[in-house]
Amino acid sequence: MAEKAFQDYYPDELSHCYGCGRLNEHGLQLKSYWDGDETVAVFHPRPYHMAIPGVVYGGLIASVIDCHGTGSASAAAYRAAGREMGTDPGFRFVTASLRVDFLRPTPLGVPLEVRGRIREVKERKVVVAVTVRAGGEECARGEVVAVRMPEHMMPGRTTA
Ligand SMILES: CCCCCCCCCC(=O)SCCNC(=O)CCNC(=O)[C@H](O)C(C)(C)COP(=O)(O)OP(=O)(O)OC[C@H]1O[C@@H](n2cnc3c(N)ncnc32)[C@H](O)[C@@H]1OP(=O)(O)O
Repeated sequence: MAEKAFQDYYPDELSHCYGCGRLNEHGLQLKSYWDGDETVAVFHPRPYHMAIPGVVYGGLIASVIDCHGTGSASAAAYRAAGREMGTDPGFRFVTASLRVDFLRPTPLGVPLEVRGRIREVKERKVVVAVTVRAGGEECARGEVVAVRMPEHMMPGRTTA
């Protein structure tokens, strides 16, 4: 059986994210996995994910860093707790901070390898450093500060 991606453990009501929701037919549906102590996702930009001809749009790159970071944060929290992903209570994370540095133009037409390193795991916060490579060259890097999703952000909750 194929390995499940981190995002495939998210419950249905939290699976509509534009970047990683498996139920968002218009979204990127990013899939992230463990690779030893690192996390990895491969994303194939479409021709319309363009900034200028031949170059990937920076906002798309920011999106994959964002969702790889929050997915990695969830996986890291489970691993730190010695629990399997998908077990309750869930570790759900949202983005508090997203930093992206664009190091060189990212070429369109080749897959992007997105790698995360877990920098810090605290009770309510995980920090993930992320790199994006195209054709073996590092084109962008960033950092995601992910914080446990507050109760009031859960779908169906209307009060803080
Ligand atoms: C399974 C779930 C899947 C859901 C789909 C995937 C999500 C995809 C990613 C997204 O797009 S999420 C949507 C974009 N993000 C948001 O809408 C979040 C909006 N912001 C908030 O709701 C609050 O600001 C937030 C919950 C993130 C933090 O508020 P808190 O009041 O919980 O934070 P608090 O002040 O207690 O700080 C907790 C820790 O986070 C740190 N922190 C908070 N905001 C920060 C910030 N902006 N930059 C850096 N660090 C920050 C803060 O310093 C502290 O670190 P320490 O514990 O080390 O002291």
